[in-house]
Amino acid sequence: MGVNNTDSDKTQEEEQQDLPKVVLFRPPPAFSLIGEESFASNKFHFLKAYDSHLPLDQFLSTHSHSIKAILSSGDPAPVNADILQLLPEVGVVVTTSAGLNQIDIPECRRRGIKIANAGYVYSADVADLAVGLLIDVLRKVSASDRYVRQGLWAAKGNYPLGSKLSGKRAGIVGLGNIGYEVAKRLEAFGCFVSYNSRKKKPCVSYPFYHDVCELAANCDALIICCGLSDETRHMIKKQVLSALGKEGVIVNIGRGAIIDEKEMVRCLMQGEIAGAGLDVFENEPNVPKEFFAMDNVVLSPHRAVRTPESLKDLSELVVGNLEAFLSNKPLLSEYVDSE
Ligand SMILES: O=CC(=O)O
Repeated sequence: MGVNNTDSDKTQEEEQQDLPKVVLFRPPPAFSLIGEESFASNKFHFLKAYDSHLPLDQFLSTHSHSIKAILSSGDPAPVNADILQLLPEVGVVVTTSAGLNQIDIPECRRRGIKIANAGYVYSADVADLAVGLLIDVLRKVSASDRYVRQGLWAAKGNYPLGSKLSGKRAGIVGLGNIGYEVAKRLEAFGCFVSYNSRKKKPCVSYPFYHDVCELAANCDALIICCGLSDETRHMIKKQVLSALGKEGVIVNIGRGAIIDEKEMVRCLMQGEIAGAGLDVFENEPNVPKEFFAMDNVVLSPHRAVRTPESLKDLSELVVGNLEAFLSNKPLLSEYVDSE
């Protein structure tokens, strides 16, 4: 006599197989940092392309009709036209990153695919680190820490003085969520904030510079807070660094390639700018070795967005976005082009 497999007889694994699939091309760093279980849901099932022995295109073709969403976790796994073409049922790309430079946005728009990013969850952490890097560069915190540890205080006397944050002219490049949080913090520290953005923001009274070179010429610290796009790649080039000048410092918590890194190294080596605080680099995790010998440069391994607190908020947002999409509800942090 045959046995009818009713729904209640299904194993948990079989039940999961019936759920809509969300494909992942690489493990999001947040999985190992706060545990994959924080991203679990009974509304969808993660399909991990990186666990398969099949080449990616073959893997995607095999599952193409059950994959409804992509969970992207930034470089180096692009969501491009070739990938999207293999996944006709995908209606949303949810990303664990604040930056969207790994996603072919025009191709998503062309296919009617929605995009949800990390929204505001990282803004405070990134802004805190931007200010931390700036204070460190100006007041030589890391450099004097090294000096004390090496026993040089007792052997050689005092370390050279740093420079005051309050009263500095801070130029924010990119006044989105993160840039705005940086601006608020620096204002509270007594800095004079001005900014450059694609458009002047009606909601703030900070002076606006349409030209980033002009902004650099009128500030002591340039803080790079924008995303990477064709428009912003190497936007901070020789002319901008020269305009920032010998006393100027730069902080980058956006993306490495927004600055022409070779040119920045040259300017730092020749004293054409005074210092840098960098969380992002052009060819991560490789960092130009010239930086290692520079006491006026503070280096951070692309950690600005990551605290356990923000990652917990991220997991709720990611699951919320995917569940909303699968229930035909509005996304919680939909990316809209005019932002
Ligand atoms: O840099 C990190 C991110 O974009 O989330």
